[in-house]
Amino acid sequence: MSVSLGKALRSLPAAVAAVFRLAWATSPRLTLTAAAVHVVSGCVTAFGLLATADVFAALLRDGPTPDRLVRALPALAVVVGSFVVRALLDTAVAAVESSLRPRVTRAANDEVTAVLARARLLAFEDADFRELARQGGRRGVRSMESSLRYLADLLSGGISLVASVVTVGLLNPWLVPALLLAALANAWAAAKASKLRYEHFLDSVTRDTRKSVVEEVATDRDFALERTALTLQERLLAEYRRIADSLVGDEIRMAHRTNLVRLTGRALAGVGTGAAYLVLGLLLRTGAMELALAGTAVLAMRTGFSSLGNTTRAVNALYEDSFYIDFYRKLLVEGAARATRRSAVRPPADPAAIRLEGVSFTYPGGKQPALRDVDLTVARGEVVALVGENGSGKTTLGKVLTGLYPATSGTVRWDDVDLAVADEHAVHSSVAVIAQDPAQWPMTARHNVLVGRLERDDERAYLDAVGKSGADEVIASLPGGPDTVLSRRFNDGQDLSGGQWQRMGIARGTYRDAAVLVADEPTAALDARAEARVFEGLREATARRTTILVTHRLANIRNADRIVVLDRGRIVEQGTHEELMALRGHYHELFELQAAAYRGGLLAPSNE
Ligand SMILES: Nc1ncnc2c1ncn2[C@@H]1O[C@H](COP(=O)(O)OP(=O)(O)OP(=O)(O)O)[C@@H](O)[C@H]1O
Repeated sequence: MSVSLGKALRSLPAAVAAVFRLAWATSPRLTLTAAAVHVVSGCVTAFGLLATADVFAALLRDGPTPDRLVRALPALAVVVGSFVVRALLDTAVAAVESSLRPRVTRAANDEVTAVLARARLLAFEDADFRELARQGGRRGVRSMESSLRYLADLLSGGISLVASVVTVGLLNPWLVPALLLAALANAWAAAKASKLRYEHFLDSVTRDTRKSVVEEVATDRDFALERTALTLQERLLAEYRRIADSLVGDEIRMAHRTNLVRLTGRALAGVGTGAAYLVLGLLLRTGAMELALAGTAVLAMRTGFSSLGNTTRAVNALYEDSFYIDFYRKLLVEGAARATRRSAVRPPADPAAIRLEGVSFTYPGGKQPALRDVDLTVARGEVVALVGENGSGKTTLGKVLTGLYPATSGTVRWDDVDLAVADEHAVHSSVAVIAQDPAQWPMTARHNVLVGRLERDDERAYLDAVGKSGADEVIASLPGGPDTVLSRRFNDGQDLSGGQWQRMGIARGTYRDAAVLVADEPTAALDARAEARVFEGLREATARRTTILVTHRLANIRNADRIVVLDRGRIVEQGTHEELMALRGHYHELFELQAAAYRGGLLAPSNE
């Protein structure tokens, strides 16, 4: 992949600005102090260099040695003084930076965490956003931290370089062009190396993602069972190594090319250095410059070259960081655009009707809409069951109805409030979701239920929720009862089975006691006895709530007020069980298939 030098270099100033902005926001005082100390330190270097010229001049003048030494003493004192001041300033720089850097890192981490914590649910369905969060999050923050150090190096190196050039220029202007030639050669090499690195970065970023995905699949606990049972370990390892090898190969090639560029740069810089010494020789020979001043010029040029090296190194390192800082900046912008909406438009806490008109929904990056032109009204207290084949859009519809996903087109209204402009926090406060695969909160069993509504502190409601969901049996079986931590990441933590987690999820959803309840396959992992108990509990709870029930077990929804049948994102039938059976359509077919399976057994020999 080839990019222009301009494009390759453009990310640097923006990254520097981002680091500076954050440092400034964190502590203007420390940022100013750091910058000031660096500037003063550079000036002291220049001052020291000029004083050195005076020392040489005094020492090389005619007269007895003791006299010359005495005459050189004041200038010598200035040189020594400048060293002392420089050492003190270096200590001050270290002190200021060690206070500033952790603060900047914390602020950068805070920004990323806040943006991700506040992002809408749909943002996490977007692969691009997730990748941005991966690259711009942890790595971005790390780059912000390290670039602060490189920025300081760049500042002090740059000032010291300018100081040397100015000193040399003051001694004799003819030396400056030669010094600038060396500087330009170095700058060219740095820019060219940056371009190569940028191209390598663009070229490897997708493979890098693939490598981390394969690494996750090859090492993560979630895949451990199938990885072992499917004997995929060696295959995954081989794939991981294949991608890693190709990345390493590219990296080595890039490093060789960069080294070649650097060598060219150094050769050119060497020409500049040689030219500087040649000019110096000529100046001495023609008597245009005194020996004393030539000594200082050599010192200044050496300081200049070493500052040049430091500055180039800092620019290169900063440049590398700037890729991830760029992701970090984009993550903040994208994250802010996807933040959960706060608005003055308050939805009703318990809507009399939820009305969908011409609603379509397409997932980010999706080619086909998951919902197409859906019209549906759900009245307060109604129990609506969503049925249909896998992928027909049931889960998606549940999320759109409750404002968890925004409709791509069409409107969703709670009474007369359009959810597209309503305060999303307020909408979600009126919703309880019992997910098929509930979150496994890494907290105590009791808190896994109470987190359903933290502001509620109601022991009777807690006991009611764990009782209706069967979570009471789970909790009773735990070694520490309700105080057992449900996470293997803690020493005394405990994991649960799929069905046990599901019971905890149902208890949490019940405890939330929201006006609108979405239960998405709430009992898929439950044993028959637990399922019967949950439906008994749900029947009681749903008497007061608007309920959307997604399920494949059609026997459980015979009593639903309404059954809505979805097929490829469209509503194809709706009515009561009896109405839909009489229709002998889609629902009838699905119901009969299940009934037949129960009657004859799915594995019964076919009559055909
Ligand atoms: N996160 C996602 N990103 C992209 N497409 C998705 C995502 N989730 C679901 N889909 C697609 O949207 C469509 C509807 O999915 P949905 O989960 O709503 O179906 P469902 O009826 O609940 O299925 P199931 O019975 O299997 O749970 C499917 O075609 C699916 O592939």
